[in-house]
Amino acid sequence: MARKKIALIGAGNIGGTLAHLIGLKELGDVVMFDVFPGVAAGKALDIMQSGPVDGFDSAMSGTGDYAAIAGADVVIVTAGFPRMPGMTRDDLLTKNAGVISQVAEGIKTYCPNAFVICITNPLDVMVWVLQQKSGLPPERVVGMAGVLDSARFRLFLAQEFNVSVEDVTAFVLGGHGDTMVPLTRYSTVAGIPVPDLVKMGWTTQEKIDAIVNRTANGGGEIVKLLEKGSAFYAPAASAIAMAESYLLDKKRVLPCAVLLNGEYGQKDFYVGVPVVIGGNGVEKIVEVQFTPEEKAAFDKSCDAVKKLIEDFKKLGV
Ligand SMILES: NC(=O)c1ccc[n+]([C@@H]2O[C@H](COP(=O)([O-])OP(=O)(O)OC[C@H]3O[C@@H](n4cnc5c(N)ncnc54)[C@H](O)[C@@H]3O)[C@@H](O)[C@H]2O)c1
Ligand SMILES: O=C(O)C[C@H](O)C(=O)O
Repeated sequence: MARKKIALIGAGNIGGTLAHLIGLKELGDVVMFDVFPGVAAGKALDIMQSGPVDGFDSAMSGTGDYAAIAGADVVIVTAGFPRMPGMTRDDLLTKNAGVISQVAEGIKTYCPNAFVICITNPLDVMVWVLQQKSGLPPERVVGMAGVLDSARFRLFLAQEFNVSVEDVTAFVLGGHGDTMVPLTRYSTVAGIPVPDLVKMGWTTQEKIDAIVNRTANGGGEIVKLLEKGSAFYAPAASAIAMAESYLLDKKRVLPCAVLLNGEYGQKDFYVGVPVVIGGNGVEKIVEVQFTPEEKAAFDKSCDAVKKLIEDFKKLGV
């Protein structure tokens, strides 16, 4: 059986890390596309040369020609610009909207049967633009953000409780911006919900509130430290978890940005909710029960995404 073909649109910090992880995990062969084809080709060759050391045979190439992504099984999109200190993700809308429109055209022409994961910010609007302009079915176009935000939440909780990250589950829902919704009630240590752990005296509500706040600002914390660019190791690992669930039909339950069609009382835009990802793409949207406060926070986050879609429409891209 031929190896799977994975196209990476954007060969920057996340693109390069994705290619390396795909090799190490032997998920398939990689084609990297970038407006700087030399960078894409150079990274592809460099990573392929680590294959003999690490024991993987993935073929890797870099290109500036969309025709090279023809027939890809999975496409992961990171093309565009990252934010710099002092910027919000929403400030990237104008520049990245044009980039994503070009990418949508490339995917539509050369690999309309692919499973597509968008990472480019502002995430919820960019993945919506990608789906609308490529015309691919919504169950095969998803946005990566919730897995990353939830991983940050899990890490901070594991550090607070001094337990393994493996025993911490967490969900961050809503849009990937300042209004994201870390759901404490649905976050657990070995199945014990965080509010119960507070009642048991293992931590305090103040400490949990501080963790929730740090999670919601997790991207900005890294942007400030790096000074030029944004996080890339954890974002790449998060997208790989989604790609793996599709390629291996694992049916993992992951928070992803998907097109809502009445679920959660919302429709016609992308936002982060728990979904099952398997060989058919998004196989189920999981509707968790919200308290009135959680519902208000989720709706506020949806309103922020919808407003940015209106801003996008005014651009006329
Ligand atoms: N969704 C998330 O959770 C999340 C997490 C981290 C970063 N991001 C976003 O991902 C994007 C990429 O981040 P990065 O750190 O890899 O940035 P980067 O600058 O390192 O890489 C981006 C790459 O895109 C390329 N590019 C620009 N215009 C292009 C075009 N029209 N066609 C093809 N390639 C093009 C650039 O040449 C560059 O190599 C940013 O928008 C960033 O904000 C999102
Ligand atoms: O913060 C950013 O700009 C990048 C990304 O969205 C993140 O959360 O790390």
